[in-house]
Formats: sequence, C-alpha cells, structure tokens
Amino acid sequence: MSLLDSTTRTAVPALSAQGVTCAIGRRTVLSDVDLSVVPGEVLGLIGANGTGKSTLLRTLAGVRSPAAGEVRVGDRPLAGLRPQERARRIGYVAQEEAAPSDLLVAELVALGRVPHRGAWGGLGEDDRAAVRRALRLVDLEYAAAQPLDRLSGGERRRAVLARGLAQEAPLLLLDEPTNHLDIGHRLALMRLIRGLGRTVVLALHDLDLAATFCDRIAVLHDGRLVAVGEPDAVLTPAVLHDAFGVLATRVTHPLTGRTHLLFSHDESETHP
Ligand SMILES: Nc1ncnc2c1ncn2[C@@H]1O[C@H](COP(=O)(O)OP(=O)(O)OP(=O)(O)O)[C@@H](O)[C@H]1O
Repeated sequence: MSLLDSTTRTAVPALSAQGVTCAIGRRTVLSDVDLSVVPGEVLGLIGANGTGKSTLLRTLAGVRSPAAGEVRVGDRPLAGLRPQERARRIGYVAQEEAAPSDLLVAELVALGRVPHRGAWGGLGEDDRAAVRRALRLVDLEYAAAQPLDRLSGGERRRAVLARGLAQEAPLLLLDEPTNHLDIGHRLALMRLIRGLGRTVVLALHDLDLAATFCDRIAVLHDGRLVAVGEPDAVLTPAVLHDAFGVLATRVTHPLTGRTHLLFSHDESETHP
C-alpha cells in the first residue's frame, strides 16, 4: 500500500519533467520523459546500466539542460531559478563525487551550507548544527575531524550524503545512495530517507530496497520511461524481464509477509 494519501497525490507536484529529452553528443540518451513527484513522495528510479538514470537525475537537478522539454520545481520552471535559489530547493548527490582528499569530513559536509550563507560567509551556529545533524543521521559523527582519504568507500559515501542532507533542501535527488554501503547502513539509510519527510527521487540498483522503501517506482529502459507506479504494480516479472532481461519470481518473506524478488537469468536456472 502506498504511504501517500489521495490528498497528497492531487497536490501541485514538487518536481516534474515534461517531455524531457537529453542528448550527449549526437546520441539521444533520454527521450520524452514525463514524470511528476508529489510533495513528500519517495520515488525510486530503476533500470539497467546506461539507461539514463543519472542523466535524468542531473537534468532534474538542473546540472544538465534538456535538449527539449522542461523541468519544473513546484509551479516554477527550473531553468528560471538562480543557482543559489535552486540549491536551496534541491539537494543533489551524484553517484561519484570527487573531493580534495585532505578535506576534513566536517568541512565537506559544511559545503552543503553554502546556499544558505554564500560561498565566503562563515559558518553560523545554525550551519554548525545542521552539519552535526547531518553527520549524526549518517552515523558518521566519529569521523568529523578526519580527512576524507582516511575513510573507507562506504564512509566516504555517507560523508557525501551528509553534505546533501546538510543542505536541508525540501527536494533531494540521490544517485545510488546505497552504493558501497554494508547491509546495515543500507537499510539504515533507506529508513532515514523514508523518515525525512522530504520529497526524494533516488536511483537504485537494489530492487528489494526500492520495493520496500519507495512510494512509487519509475523504470527507465533505453532512455524511455516504460513504467511508473506503486512497487507491486511495477515490479512484475514482465516489466523486469523487459527492463533487465532476467526472470523474476516473487516470494513472500516468512516472517514479515512482505513480497521479495528472486532473480535468475533463464529458465534452466529455475528448473535444474
Ligand atoms: N559524459 C558522457 N559522454 C558520453 N556518453 C555519456 C556520458 N554520460 C553518459 N553517457 C551515456 O549516456 C547513457 C546514459 O548514461 P547514464 O549514466 O545516465 O545511465 P545510468 O542509467 O545512470 O547508468 P548506471 O546504472 O550504469 O549508472 C549511457 O549510454 C552512457 O554511456
């Protein structure tokens, strides 16, 4: 069952894409994408490698301009927002973010406060509190004073996510936020995202996490949106076969009663 009620569903979308097409060089990598995200919704973006998830997130974040179509934040065109205004409204965490390795974790997270104080303003008490809050949320307070290059891959990922959280924007766009995280931190992060009460669009490769924590799921295939809806309606064997070329079987968790997915490549694996 969706966590959204019907009132929320009829609200002005927090973010929408209308007819969004993106080209890289001469190649069209996103074609005519229409997508609306309602306030408070957690929307998972899934699809095979190279199907355009990162390109769509970058376009929704305003980092890339569409070749055609429009992105709107609330009732305003994204292209009309000044960078600082955009950064106050949208927090974006890319799949891989390079940062100077000698930067301290707390300094990286404090970069999330730039939209609130300007690039040259010092940190105020509000900013410091937001940094501490973000570090606590990703369970990384202990590393605040460490340089980034002393962290593990998963810890670095959590530090970058904390930077996005410290921005405290109502809209969060996260590109594979669970990458590099162990299972405990993956579940904790998804629970955290779920509990933020913000509007979140996130690319995920783990379909079980998507099914468990997202209100709706959008499936990209070859740069086109091929399905959007609640997890049970979208994560069907037919859609998953078309999108990923795998056979999916739904099973019921013996303890929670939730539906989970098992995958195989072809029939011979399911009928040995
Ligand atoms: N800078 C670039 N130059 C050329 N082609 C690019 C560039 N960035 C992305 N592409 C191409 O655009 C397509 C979409 O890439 P994108 O990164 O959006 O896919 P994705 O679904 O996020 O993939 P993944 O799951 O592997 O992260 C791919 O075919 C990719 O090769």
